[in-house]
Amino acid sequence: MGIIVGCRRESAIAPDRLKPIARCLDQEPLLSAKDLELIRWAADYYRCPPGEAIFSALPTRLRRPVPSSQAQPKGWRLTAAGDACPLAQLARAPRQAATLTALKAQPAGIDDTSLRDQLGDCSAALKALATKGLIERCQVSAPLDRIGAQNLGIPPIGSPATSPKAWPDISPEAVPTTSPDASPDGLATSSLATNACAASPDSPTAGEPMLGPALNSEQQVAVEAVSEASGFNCFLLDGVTGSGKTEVYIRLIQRALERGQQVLVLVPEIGLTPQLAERFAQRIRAERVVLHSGLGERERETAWRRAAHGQARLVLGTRSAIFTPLPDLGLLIVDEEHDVSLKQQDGFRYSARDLAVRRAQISQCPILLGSATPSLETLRNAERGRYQHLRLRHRAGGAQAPRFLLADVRSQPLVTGLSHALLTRMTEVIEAGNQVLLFLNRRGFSPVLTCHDCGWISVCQHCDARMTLHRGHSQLVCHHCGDQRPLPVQCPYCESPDLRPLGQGTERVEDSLRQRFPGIPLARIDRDNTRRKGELERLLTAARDGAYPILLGTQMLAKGHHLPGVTLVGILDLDHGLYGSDFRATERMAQLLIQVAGRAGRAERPGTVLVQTRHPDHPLLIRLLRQGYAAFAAAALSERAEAGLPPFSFQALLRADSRTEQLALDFLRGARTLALALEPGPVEIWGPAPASMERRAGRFRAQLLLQCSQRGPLHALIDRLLPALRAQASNRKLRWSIDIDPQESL
Ligand SMILES: Nc1ncnc2c1ncn2[C@@H]1O[C@H](COP(=O)(O)OP(=O)(O)OP(=O)(O)O)[C@@H](O)[C@H]1O
Ligand SMILES: [Zn+2]
Repeated sequence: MGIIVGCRRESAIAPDRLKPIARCLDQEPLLSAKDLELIRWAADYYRCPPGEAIFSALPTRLRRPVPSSQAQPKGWRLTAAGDACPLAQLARAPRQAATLTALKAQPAGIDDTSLRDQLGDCSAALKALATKGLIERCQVSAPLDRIGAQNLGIPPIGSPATSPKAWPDISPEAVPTTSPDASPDGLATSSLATNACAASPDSPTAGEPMLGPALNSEQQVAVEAVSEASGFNCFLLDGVTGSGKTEVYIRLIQRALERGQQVLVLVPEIGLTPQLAERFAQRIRAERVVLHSGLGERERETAWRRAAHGQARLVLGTRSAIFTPLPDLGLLIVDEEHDVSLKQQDGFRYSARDLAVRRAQISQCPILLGSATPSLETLRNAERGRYQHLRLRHRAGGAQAPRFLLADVRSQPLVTGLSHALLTRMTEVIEAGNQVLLFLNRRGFSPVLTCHDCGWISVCQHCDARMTLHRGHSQLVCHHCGDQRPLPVQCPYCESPDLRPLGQGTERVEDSLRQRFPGIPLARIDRDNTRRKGELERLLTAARDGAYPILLGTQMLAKGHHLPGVTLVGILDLDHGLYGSDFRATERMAQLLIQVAGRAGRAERPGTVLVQTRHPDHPLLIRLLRQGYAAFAAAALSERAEAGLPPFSFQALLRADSRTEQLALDFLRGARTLALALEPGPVEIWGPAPASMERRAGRFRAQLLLQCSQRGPLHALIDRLLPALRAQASNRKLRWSIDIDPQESL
């Protein structure tokens, strides 16, 4: 299967190497010219082959030829190819006929899902067809007339209520509202919607405002600033945890929808979608869809198509939703914009946040990046005046900022990692009927198993890492390569039966808490026990309703959740973040700490955050806790400026891995030599050096860092370097890739 992106009458490629187009799979282009522009830009910027980039922008089902009976082995998908494209015209000509025939035929018998969807929601379908210039008035009204209103659930176009507007500027308002399925704003709440987030049939009528809490003045300023923006404008919504950023999003979404625009909201993790989707559902009536990897393939395709056809007006999704075609896109929102999960870490290594900014530019619409802990990149952009900095300095609704306590745990007795100070406070909070949230970013029972007699430790055979003991499954698991081994009954080295877990993960802390607080309901929330579909949602809802006095979890529990009953947050261990090898380690640590802490005291009861540490005098920690994230970030930025690190420079990381250390290093040494020969100018070349985890899944990993204070020379060098490397790296035992604007160097 291939993708048609353009046409030429002549080609430099030998005719026998050119493949004929056997069949065109799509009746209309899947992507608009703007969608294609974004994907091609991304492919170009992140150095991903354009074909791979386009495929990864499509739902999985559309990446395959249609598996129906009439499917032929080969076919082509059509993307926007521009009007000048003769192929597109060819493809369109039969399409018009096909569509019209289909419209004349019985809707249920149509095999094409998109068309069926369109028929289910004719107002949007007609609009979509008309805006694409694929149909004219006379051509459509006739067959529609003949099908009759009843069959399609909408009145015929020619009925008296229809304004006699000429195609193609038929707007949804032109469709009469007598139909049970069409709402006054023309955004049909189609019964065909399969996505969990489709507007419920009993939603109140669209158009009238729904009541929320009145906005406070800071929120008001933010809402006004963004809604007054015309054309492309980037805003940073820098609001402390619980300051009501979500409320600002909702108001802006409502306004955009009222203007007839579509809105795209990106969040870093699936776990954040249910809560946000629910808040949107309570306040926003237009059809909404959710797009994330947890959906079934068919569900995903349906949601994607509804967005692409303009039926879904609000799309909430994770990273890859950035590529969803949205013909009427008028606003983009990226929540938790600092989150590293917005960057794809393999294959097509794009940053969904950065692409969102680019997309807003292409669509000439505003974009809002929201966070309580903005990334240093974004803060720098705000500092330079490229982004408008909007601040929410106070918690909304009279909630107070949480109070921080540092617990020095050096030489203190710890009960499975919990200090006496923490346990005492927990008891008080639970007795007062409030909730405690304990944060430990390590799942499993213990991070390592050791032999008490000979000192053997459970290392992974394939990685430079230890295997984590998972008691639930009686296994040792490597969190890096996924290797699993049954729990040994004796030491594999000296055969001693005295094997002991060392350190604690969430399973072990859970055990200990159940003993310490018998009969008190406790929810552990981490990746291991939320694998079942819907489980995370269930736990979070129950947690929010106060069902569990004790909540224990990893970062899944840390971000974005509104848990009004939590008055104490205990942070068990974040010390490694103070001394991580990546230059972003402290930034990540600070963000995580502030986000977790932000779960405390979000309602009327004030919150306390107790941070256990072995480094109570660490200046970063002190600044962060005493002066807050903004002060921390300002200091971190000036350190970065001094060291010439991002955001004061731009980086690209050339990674290589192979079965032997030599091969990867040799390749990168060669790359370095090549780069130097290409006159890198101001671009600095660092390495090659082994990755900080040198061996992973049996492969040796090394990297070469390219860095420059300006983007231009860096990218110019990469442009010259990559073709040379491709020509050279014919060795199939070696894998290599380039990561533009890398976020992690592990
Ligand atoms: N103007 C307001 N007046 C009263 N309550 C408000 C107002 N705005 C928001 N709230 C409430 O404050 C609480 C916190 O708001 P919200 O969850 O939107 O904060 P947030 O900034 O998105 O938080 P976080 O970054 O921690 O996820 C919610 O219960 C919300 O309904
Ligand atoms: Zn491993």
